[in-house]
Amino acid sequence: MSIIITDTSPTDWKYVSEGGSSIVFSYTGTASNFVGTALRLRKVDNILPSTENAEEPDDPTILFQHRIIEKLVPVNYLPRLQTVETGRAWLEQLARVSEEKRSAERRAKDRIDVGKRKSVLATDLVGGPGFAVEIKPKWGFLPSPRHLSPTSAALKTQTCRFCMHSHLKTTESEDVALGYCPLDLYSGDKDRVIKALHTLWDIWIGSSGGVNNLKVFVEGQVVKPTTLPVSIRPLATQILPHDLEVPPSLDTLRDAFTSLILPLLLDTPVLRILSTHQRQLDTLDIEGLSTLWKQANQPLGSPNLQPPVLGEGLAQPSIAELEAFVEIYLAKHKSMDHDHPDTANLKYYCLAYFLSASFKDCSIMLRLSPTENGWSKTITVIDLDVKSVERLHKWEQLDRKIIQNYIELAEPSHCVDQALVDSV
Ligand SMILES: O=P(O)(O)O[C@@H]1[C@@H](OP(=O)(O)O)[C@H](OP(=O)(O)O)[C@H](O)[C@H](OP(=O)(O)O)[C@H]1OP(=O)(O)O
Ligand SMILES: Nc1ncnc2c1ncn2[C@@H]1O[C@H](COP(=O)(O)OP(=O)(O)OP(=O)(O)O)[C@@H](O)[C@H]1O
Repeated sequence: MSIIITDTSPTDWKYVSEGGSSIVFSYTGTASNFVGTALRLRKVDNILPSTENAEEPDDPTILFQHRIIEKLVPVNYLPRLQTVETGRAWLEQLARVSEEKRSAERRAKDRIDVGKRKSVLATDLVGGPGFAVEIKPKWGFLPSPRHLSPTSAALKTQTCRFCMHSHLKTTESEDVALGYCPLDLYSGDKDRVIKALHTLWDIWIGSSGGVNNLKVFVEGQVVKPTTLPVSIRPLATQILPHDLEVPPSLDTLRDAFTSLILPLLLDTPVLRILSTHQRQLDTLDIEGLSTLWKQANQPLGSPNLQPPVLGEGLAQPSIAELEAFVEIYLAKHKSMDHDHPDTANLKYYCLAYFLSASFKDCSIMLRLSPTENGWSKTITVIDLDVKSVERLHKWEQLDRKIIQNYIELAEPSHCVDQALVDSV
């Protein structure tokens, strides 16, 4: 059952943040149905018209979370998601009052899709007292060399996908988290997690919050840092003693920030759950998947005919198909012979890779609310969205490009996958 939002005033919804496809608002009014909630709206490219769909289904994220993700991630680490009914006039007013909060780059690119009649109401993970830290951890494993070409095996078993991709992005002049290695964050090792947090912090400051691997919110507002400590005063007032006389240095702030969130990251099973699914679902690597695809699609008796590109003709999986996949994944994945994948299981491996992409691209939100004795701390996984199956070919091409670019580097990074170290 959906609830109706148009009785609330759009001015009670405050802009929080946005990604490539969604924009999020936090409720600041008093209607009891909405206190503690955030509204996640879809955006549309400025060159396209708004949606016109009389028979609009619920946002796919909702079914995807309820029927797929909740079987793979315990619900206490997921936001509550619910369909909410919106209306064009209400959304237009919200868009008008919130437009000035959006960056010029975002505004030039896209806008709220005011034609949508249904949106997502979620647990608000940033509003209220205290602060929240959002980390986009990305890929947390090194692949098995089993299905890799000799050249890429030498690289991919030494340097993680994120570090190689960051290198490619710097050559393309993109702002990236260069120096941050996800394998440190996922390691479970105190010193390495500190290293990851310090690097993310330095990049956060150095990029004025422009790199998406770390975001900080204080009482619902995003903190925009500069190299001047005063820019992060809202965070400083949360994490440092109030009677501190001298303005704290950036290093003092970084250390206080790290020591507050470190125990949460070391104690939680969430990072392990994410990296385990990423690794298991991507068991062949995109190279192995591509080889299996070619074997399965090579027209019989025509070895010279080119098979279709990876994923071509594969329909976007329905929720029922994904549900059936997850049942097999949970029951049989560990006992399957992934070293010798059967072409009969091509669809299984395509769906697995497709699902791994959601786990590689989600974020975690750490929420710290003050209590009488310290802090109450929670961790929630957000942005576990359905990907488009059409991306399979894009991921294959991107993988090649990353390797071709990285191969030219004289001193590759050495990334350590702690789960592999612990398994020997
Ligand atoms: O390809 P990647 O690893 O750069 O991931 C993309 C993300 O880039 P980043 O995390 O900045 O590296 C990218 O993030 P941004 O838009 O850069 O914030 C998206 O999350 C994209 O997924 P989608 O197109 O929104 O479904 C992501 O694309 P997919 O790979 O998940 O298709
Ligand atoms: N439940 C929530 N409560 C508070 N803030 C949230 C919530 N969900 C998302 N946000 C904020 O809104 C931002 C955009 O949301 P989200 O990541 O879901 O968008 P997206 O367009 O799917 O992102 P991406 O381009 O990374 O795929 C997040 O990065 C986070 O800062």
